[in-house]
Amino acid sequence: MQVQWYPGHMTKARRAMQEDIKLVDLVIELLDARAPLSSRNPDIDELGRQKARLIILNKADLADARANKAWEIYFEDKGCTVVQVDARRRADMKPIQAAILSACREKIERDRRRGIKNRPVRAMVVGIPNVGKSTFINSYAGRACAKTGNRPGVTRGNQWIRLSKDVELLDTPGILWPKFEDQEVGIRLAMLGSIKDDILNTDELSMRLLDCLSARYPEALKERYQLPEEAYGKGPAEILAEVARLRNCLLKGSELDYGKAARMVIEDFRCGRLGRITLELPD
Ligand SMILES: Nc1nc2c(ncn2[C@@H]2O[C@H](COP(=O)(O)OP(=O)(O)OP(=O)(O)O)[C@@H](O)[C@H]2O)c(=O)[nH]1
Repeated sequence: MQVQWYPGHMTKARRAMQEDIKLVDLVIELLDARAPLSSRNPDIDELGRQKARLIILNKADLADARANKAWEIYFEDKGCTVVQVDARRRADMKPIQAAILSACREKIERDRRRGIKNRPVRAMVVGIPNVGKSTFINSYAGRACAKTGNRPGVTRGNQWIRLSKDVELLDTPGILWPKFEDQEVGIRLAMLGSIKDDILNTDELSMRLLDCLSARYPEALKERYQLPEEAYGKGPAEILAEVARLRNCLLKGSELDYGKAARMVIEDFRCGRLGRITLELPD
């Protein structure tokens, strides 16, 4: 399966981000907890060089709790400060202030040595489309100051938001383009909904998802679709057919509507109706 991605406007986005990053002390990088490496553009290491870094494992509510812990340890071992959140929940924002100050302790210490007092930490949020940047900013800043939507590419605007006496946040998140020389990464991003649906073959995508789920989360499929035990030994095409049959996805003449079943499986995964699922684990 070929996942196509035409970066076009991304060169402009990268340039804008390069400029914005010069203005901040801290880069807050949002990753999708269901696939943290696939949803991470490693170019940020270069772009955010010499800046403090904070990793937010977002959509943690949709990801496997044990996997969230494993990823937290993985990134902490690399020297990052890490927080798991459901960005829609204000309550999940409580640890963020402390995490920001912890990630910036060297800068704060440096300011103190130079006698600079009360200069707030300046931060910006970055991440791939649809990872939850606007939702995070809204929840953290406590008001609707960044437009949110469930389609990639809706963020606009540019201002500083004073969050406390210690922290200022750029209200425009930096959009990182997804990066995948590896097709598997592209497929995971497609499953998450980080790539526009219209460039994908939904049937194939759903089968890749079913393949992964039947191997790693068979209980989730069983519970959601009441799949019979014998369905798991079969290939993803048969599982998709079984789902179509059990869910009455039918075309005229009672033929199975694979397309409808495929869209349903993908949507069920994205919305968490299949339970908490993580697509990739640390090595
Ligand atoms: N379950 C869950 N959904 C989330 C979370 N964060 C964001 N969302 C949803 O994910 C979708 C995308 O969120 P946005 O905040 O618009 O994402 P964005 O990164 O700003 O997207 P772009 O503007 O396309 O770059 C929305 O439907 C949000 O409600 C989360 O932590 N958990």
